[in-house]
Amino acid sequence: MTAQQRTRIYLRIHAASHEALTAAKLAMWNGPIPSISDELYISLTDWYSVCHLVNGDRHIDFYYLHEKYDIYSMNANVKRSQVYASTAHFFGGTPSSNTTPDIKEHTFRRKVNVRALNPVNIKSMKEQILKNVRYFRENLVDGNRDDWSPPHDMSHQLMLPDTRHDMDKPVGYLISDVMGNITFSKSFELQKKPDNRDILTSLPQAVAGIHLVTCLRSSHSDSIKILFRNLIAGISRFTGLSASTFQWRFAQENCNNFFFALLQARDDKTGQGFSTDQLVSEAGLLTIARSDITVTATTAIFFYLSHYPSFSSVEDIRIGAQLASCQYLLACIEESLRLSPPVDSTLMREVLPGGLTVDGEWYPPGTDIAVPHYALHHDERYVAKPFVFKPQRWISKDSSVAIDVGLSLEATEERQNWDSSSLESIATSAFTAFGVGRTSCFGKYLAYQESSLVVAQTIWLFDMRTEPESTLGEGSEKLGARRERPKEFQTWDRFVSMHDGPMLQFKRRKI
Ligand code: HEM
Repeated sequence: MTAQQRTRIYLRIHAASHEALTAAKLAMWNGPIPSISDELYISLTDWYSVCHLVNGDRHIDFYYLHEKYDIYSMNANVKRSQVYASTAHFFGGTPSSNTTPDIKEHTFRRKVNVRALNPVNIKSMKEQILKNVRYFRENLVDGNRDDWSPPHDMSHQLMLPDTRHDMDKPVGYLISDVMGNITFSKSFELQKKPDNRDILTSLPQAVAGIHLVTCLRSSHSDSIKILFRNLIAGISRFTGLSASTFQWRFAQENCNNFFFALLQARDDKTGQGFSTDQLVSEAGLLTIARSDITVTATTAIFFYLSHYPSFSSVEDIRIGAQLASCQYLLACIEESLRLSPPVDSTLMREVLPGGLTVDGEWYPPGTDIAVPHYALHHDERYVAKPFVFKPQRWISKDSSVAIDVGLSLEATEERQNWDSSSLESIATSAFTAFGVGRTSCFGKYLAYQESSLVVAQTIWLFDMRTEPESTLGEGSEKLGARRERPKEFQTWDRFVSMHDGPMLQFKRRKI
């Protein structure tokens, strides 16, 4: 049975009356919840989730729970949970396509967005992307020196206490600058100047804070805002930076960027376009707020390529029949996204009127359910040796199982419905890094272009290795239970994944 034949659901019953009791227990006790089984806690209270969110290991917990339970099926009677609406509240109230739970509103926004982000538009922006990638690669090494560069901490989000505060984070700077350029024709210039670099740490921390407090939906968001004001401080930095960029952009002539494309795009059927508020919320979503996901994806590829040395030789990666169509590079991206999905735990969905039956159990309307991506991606029933980086698993002799890089959104949605019993197709059926169905990612094509350009150009020009003394980014027993695998890029579930490292050195190749 493939994953498509099962609803990808993790059940979570919201029982507010039990929260106070559990909260009191947690306040008195500082560790894994004792005596009562995990199952009972999960079914009774939000605090089980909150506890794991604080630890950032909810994705790993889902993985272990899924070893016990088997509760999947497909095309469920659900819509986005109200958790999404609470997120919009923190960003000034206007929802974006990614935060509205309203199906009609979402359908309209998605249609307009998809028109703006189509592959033809993205291809026309390739020079703007390339100029940032060139700057990135030229600054990885010091001039034409032949020896190894100083180490670069590729992502650096200060998840680990011993992480150095003064390291650069080149992938984060690059992706944010690319998104600024192609959205507004204005780079945030993080690669060149330190001024706005703090946003790369403060915004994900704020999103993590929101994610945590929105799990406690019985609490009123305004009181939560006061209680957690430090946690969500990064949002004012983000909204401030966005506001000044919008002011700048509104004062410019129209030019080739997403903002202009969004301004022009119309719903095919109704001819309706975005209002100014909608435009601002969508463009904001596309820039810094979406950059962190692509940063995780790109950093994870660097991690896996540098930790599986047989793939770190440039010759291996570039030359040979497999690479003639760059299938191997795409397979590396796919495999990194599988192992370390940038959205690693759950995207909550609410059961619609009529209820939903899962594995013989009926769940009433209003119940929140979700798919835990990390758990699904590591489930041995769909992926053999799930913790091993093995890009070849995505290269199939069967051409109908080619890697989907988001060229056509319709094709992506269709693909969710095919069925096959080949190993690759079973793994593909369980691949949910970009979500599935009507709210799946429509930035997928752009994400593939960005990540493959950065990685391909870097490994073409440089040899790369992990700094011999560094283990940053790796699993180890010191990080706690279930984080012991050295060859697994460690992520912390903060709605989007957060991470540190890897610490890489580069040396110019003699081409
Ligand atoms: C490897 C990189 C990326 C990954 C893994 C990823 C993953 C996802 C996932 C899992 C969702 C579903 C969210 C949900 O159902 O609530 C999503 C939605 C979305 N993504 Fe991405 N994303 C990536 C890059 C991007 C980029 C570069 C952009 C924009 C330029 C983007 C724009 C969006 C938007 C606007 C949505 C909302 C779609 C909708 O509501 O219809 N993503 N993404």
